Amino acid sequence: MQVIEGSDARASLTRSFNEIPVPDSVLARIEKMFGEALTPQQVVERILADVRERGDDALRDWTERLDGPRPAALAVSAEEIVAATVTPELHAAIRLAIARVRAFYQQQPAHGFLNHGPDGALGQLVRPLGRVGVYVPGGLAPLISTLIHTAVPAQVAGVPDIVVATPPGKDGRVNPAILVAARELGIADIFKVGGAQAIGALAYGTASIGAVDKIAGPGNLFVVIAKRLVYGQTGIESLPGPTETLVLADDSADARHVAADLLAQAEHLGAEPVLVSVSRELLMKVQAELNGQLEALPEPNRTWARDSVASRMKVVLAADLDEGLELSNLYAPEHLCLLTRDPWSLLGRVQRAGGVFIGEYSMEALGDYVAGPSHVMPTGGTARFASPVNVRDFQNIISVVGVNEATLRRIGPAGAILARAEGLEAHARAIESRLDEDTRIQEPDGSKILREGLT
Ligand SMILES: NC(=O)c1ccc[n+]([C@@H]2O[C@H](COP(=O)([O-])OP(=O)(O)OC[C@H]3O[C@@H](n4cnc5c(N)ncnc54)[C@H](O)[C@@H]3O)[C@@H](O)[C@H]2O)c1
Ligand SMILES: N[C@H](CO)Cc1c[nH]c[nH+]1
Ligand SMILES: [Zn+2]
Repeated sequence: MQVIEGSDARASLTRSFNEIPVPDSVLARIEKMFGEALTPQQVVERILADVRERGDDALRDWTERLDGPRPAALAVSAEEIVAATVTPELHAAIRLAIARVRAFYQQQPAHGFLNHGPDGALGQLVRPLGRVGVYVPGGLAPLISTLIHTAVPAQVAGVPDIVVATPPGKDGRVNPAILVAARELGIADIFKVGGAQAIGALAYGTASIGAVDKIAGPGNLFVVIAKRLVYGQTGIESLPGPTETLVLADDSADARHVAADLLAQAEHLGAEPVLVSVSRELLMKVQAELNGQLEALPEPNRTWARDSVASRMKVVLAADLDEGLELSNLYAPEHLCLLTRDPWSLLGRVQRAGGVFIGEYSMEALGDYVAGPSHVMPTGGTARFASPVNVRDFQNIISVVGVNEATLRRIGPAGAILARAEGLEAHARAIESRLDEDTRIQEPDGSKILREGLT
């Protein structure tokens, strides 16, 4: 384990937005599939262009090439959804997760306002989006929880039409637990298509899958690149990609817990685990724990976690917790886990992160499932400007302007002056067409009007 310190630590945790690391295995697969060394972006561009041009036929071809057998129907049938079953324990866990995520988002203030006052009325209307596409990753693990953590905030926002896209398994089917979760959520439109081809279908629309107003949900680098490329054609909530966790720990932390939390995210292939500690001794203990726990993982999880640890893990020794927090704010992790003696005392200095997990009982894996806030969080440094999935992602705001005549007389002249300063005479005249001559009169330098208008 290479321990980084001082300015090297700053350099190592500084990154450009969404520079998604590309595992070697992914590049090798691309070369094998396409017979040439394309970048993931070039692959995605090809797929999107094909979906746009050939619709469902392209979806079938890419699904056969990348995921499983060629699908006859792209939609999961109503019979399949009704017939899906899971164990009673899993069913109860799905219900608990839905209830807890729903209860959390029902607390999010997401209403508009319309203030009737001396100005007349000014305000914001808040409306749910009409049709939203939820992407549920399913390449390596069928992320049942991601369906819940993306669709529930959309439902709380009031979105009437939610469709789901998720890659089929090798048997050509969608995992039954995803279907049970969808049934519990009352979602009936589920499509067996994943990756960039799913994002293309949701953005452009095909005969089977109507275009949506916004696509939400995380995915691997192909999904993230595709979402970035279709933005504008449709909305996207943000660019949540391969997961990352920064654990900030002091000498009070239990090395077993630190290692467990790092490995929990490392088992998402392509993940970036980061450990920042103020105790060299703890770093050494975590290394031993990490090796032991890694070897004890079953396959294929061990291989995925080993790849993340070997290729992307960063271990940093900070001078003190202030420097640790500074480095964390610089890195802007998706998850920040505080395993220190007094974690609550650090919260006020956390500036950039998707989520903060405080103390030994709030492990990030709990947040992945049943804590309440959505686990769909910004990655790749995008926590500098983006937020976890939430109700606001599924609403739009409409500004309301309803001023009265007295207000127009008071502020209109300043508007006309600004319009003329911009050289936009028709704007000025549109304002003045409702003002009487007296109000329009202004001193040559406009100062009287400005005083009247802006006080
Ligand atoms: N940030 C978050 O909030 C969050 C939440 C959940 C999951 N995730 C991340 O989502 C990701 C899920 O990844 P996944 O791969 O398991 O599932 P995925 O569904 O995102 O991707 C699988 C799809 O990728 C496409 N694909 C795979 N290899 C390809 C290739 N060589 N060329 C073109 N397309 C290819 C295939 O179409 C496949 O359907 C993980 O990285 C995980 O960390 C992030
Ligand atoms: N940790 C992942 C990204 O935040 C989400 C997830 C879903 N299931 C398990 N984990
Ligand atoms: Zn996880």
